[in-house]
Amino acid sequence: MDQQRLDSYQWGASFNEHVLHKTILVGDSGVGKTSLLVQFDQGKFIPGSFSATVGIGFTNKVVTVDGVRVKLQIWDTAGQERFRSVTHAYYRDAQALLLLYDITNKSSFDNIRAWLTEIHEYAQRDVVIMLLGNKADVSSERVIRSEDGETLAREYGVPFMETSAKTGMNVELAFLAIAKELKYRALWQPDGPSFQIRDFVESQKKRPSCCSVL
Ligand SMILES: Nc1nc2c(ncn2[C@@H]2O[C@H](COP(=O)(O)OP(=O)(O)OP(=O)(O)O)[C@@H](O)[C@H]2O)c(=O)[nH]1
Repeated sequence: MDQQRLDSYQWGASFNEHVLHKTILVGDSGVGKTSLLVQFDQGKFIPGSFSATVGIGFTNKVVTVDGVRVKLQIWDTAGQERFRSVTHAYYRDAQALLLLYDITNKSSFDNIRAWLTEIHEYAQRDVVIMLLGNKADVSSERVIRSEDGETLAREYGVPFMETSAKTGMNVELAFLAIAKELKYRALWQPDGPSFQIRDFVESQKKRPSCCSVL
């Protein structure tokens, strides 16, 4: 790998679109988008009353992938219908989208198809999409089986995992997988090793230490 290209990617000005990867969290209101981002950014979960996101905001985060700094700008959107037209405007520049449902809420899962339709309408054709079934810690209230998430993800050709913003289960893995894919695309070279995000996610999910709920 050309060192100059690597340095510019890692340390280059943040306004350069090739080094700052815009990633957006989407999904119904209450599925846990804000909580997932807080867990990833600050390693904590704030339980208690739910206050819906109004509009949109972002957090910058550097993820180290195989020794290389990958800069993510993660946008947390409001899931409520009334903010939809605002969030659509942000899809266009997104390089990655994390699409969440809540495993204890059937309608949030049923709405995933509508979210994917919107994403295909407003986002770039090659946007990286990952499906996440959140709140995996609440097993007593589960209504969506893990297999149902897998099947839906396979149908759309996107990677899938269950997460818990409460315990932190798979939260880092989700962002790491996205960062790896974006780095791979940004620094792609014809003779370099290939990377498939779905294969990476599947291999990590199979690791015994990967998916235990704490
Ligand atoms: N048990 C559990 N509760 C969660 C989890 N993620 C979020 N919650 C709770 O679910 C509620 C909604 O979480 P938010 O993160 O605000 O949801 P959101 O998707 O950002 O909602 P909007 O901002 O309206 O789009 C809050 O009460 C959270 O504490 C999780 O993984 N496990």
